[in-house]
Amino acid sequence: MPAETMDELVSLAKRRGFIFPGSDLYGGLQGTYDYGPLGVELKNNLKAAWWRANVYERDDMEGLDSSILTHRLVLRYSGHEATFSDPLIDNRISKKRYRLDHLLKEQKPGVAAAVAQALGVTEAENLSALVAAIMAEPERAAEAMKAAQVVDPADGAPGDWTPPRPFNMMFKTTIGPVADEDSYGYLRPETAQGIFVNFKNVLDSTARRLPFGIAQIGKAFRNEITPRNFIFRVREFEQMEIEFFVRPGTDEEWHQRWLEARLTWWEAQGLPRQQIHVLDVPKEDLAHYSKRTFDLMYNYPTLGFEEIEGIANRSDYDLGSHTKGQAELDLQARVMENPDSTARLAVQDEQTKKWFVPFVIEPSAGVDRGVLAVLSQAYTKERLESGEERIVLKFKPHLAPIKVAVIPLAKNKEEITGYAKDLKRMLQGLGLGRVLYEDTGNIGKAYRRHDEVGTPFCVTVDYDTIGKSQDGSTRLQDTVTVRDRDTMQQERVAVRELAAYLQERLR
Ligand SMILES: Nc1ncnc2c1ncn2[C@@H]1O[C@H](COP(=O)(O)OP(=O)(O)OP(=O)(O)O)[C@@H](O)[C@H]1O
Repeated sequence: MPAETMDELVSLAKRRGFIFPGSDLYGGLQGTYDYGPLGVELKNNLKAAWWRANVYERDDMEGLDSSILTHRLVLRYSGHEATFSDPLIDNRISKKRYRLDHLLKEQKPGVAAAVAQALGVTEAENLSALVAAIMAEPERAAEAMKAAQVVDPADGAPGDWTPPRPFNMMFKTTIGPVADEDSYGYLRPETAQGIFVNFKNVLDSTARRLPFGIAQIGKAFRNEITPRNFIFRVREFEQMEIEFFVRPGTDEEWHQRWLEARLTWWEAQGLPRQQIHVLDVPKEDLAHYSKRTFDLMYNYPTLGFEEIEGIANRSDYDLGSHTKGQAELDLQARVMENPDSTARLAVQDEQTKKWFVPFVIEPSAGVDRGVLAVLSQAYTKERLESGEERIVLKFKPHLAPIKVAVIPLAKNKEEITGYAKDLKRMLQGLGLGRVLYEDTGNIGKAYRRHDEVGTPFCVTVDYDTIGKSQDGSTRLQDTVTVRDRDTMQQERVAVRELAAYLQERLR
């Protein structure tokens, strides 16, 4: 059974070194988190699994790592300068700021409906329609919100609300030694734009033909108005994005194929299908570039079903926005006129010789939301026969931060510790991932600790291993005890068979 509350996860994550609040020593920096010794392994393993499945195991993909600092024109023509904003509202009394839709969601039943009624919105339960109506008449809406007694979640008292306004979420920064009007750029708010502006570079350097995709994993930055829910909504996060380029007309079929592929992949990371709802995003909620979007909503503890990945059919909007010669390309999407681009982002039809702009299918997943989901799904509380409670993280083996712990039964006996250290080195050389030499505390405590961090196997080196069994025999020489995390069963395995034994089970 997965974790029941977010608090359980936050506490385990900190206690065992998965995730710490960012800049903790100085009181924390809101919306940032640091991945500790085990968190970095888990996150790297998740990213490696994604890269393996989406780049190495397919024949129609290439990888990319584009820069985080981004030219302002990239984010102007992508539409981010004009539209990448959330509605922000202030309470004059408490001086607290909120994202308008989050604020409305947190009100008691009937409150949002009263605001809707005052503004003439008929579908009161349609939050996006209500937000759109509020943003269209911010002054009147502020009055309506005061009249409806919209409360401040911080203190539960009715607020004195300012007219809401759009707040651009991009981090702007100066680039170079002179901080003048023209020397600014942005930290990218998504990795996708780096892919679009490299479309021609990749095409020319790899001789790819449609359909093909470009995959990228990397940091993205968004100045979220209210970062919250642990690593679910943060200001600095990582994305795993694919931009898959297809011929117009085949886009709907590819969209479905990617939906299936992505659900299958999440399942292979340990998230059962029934824990993920596919939301076919209603037309009125679609982003301006989207023809259709499926949101994969994972059932997070405390939060319920929330987005872990979006899979959008972005039409020819992106390449169409960044291409030169837009007028000759018969674009289907509505784009901003672009006199600055220096390259034609189009392909030529082999038969008709006509140039056209590919459509894009974009599966865009959050690494941090993925880590949170995998952690939550793996979290298991068990009652043992002894009555004791055991917490165990039942990660899929390929995701486990530590694959094997090698434990010497006696830590002051050179023969045993030396044997265990050699064994650790041998196992580390197999390329399974992290293998840990562990000689802290007694064996029972070591097992418990490794259960709690999800180590699939503990290997114990004892007197039998070094040929000094109590009964005087050397029958068990060069064998070790292997303990399985999930079953807690222990098995005696010959050291010469250990590599194959573990490789088979950790695959
Ligand atoms: N602030 C954030 N913190 C952590 N992950 C994020 C954040 N914003 C987006 N992501 C991740 O990036 C993915 C793709 O980004 P996208 O722009 O589609 O998100 P979004 O629709 O803006 O998310 P939301 O509606 O939750 O703000 C999301 O599915 C999510 O996994």
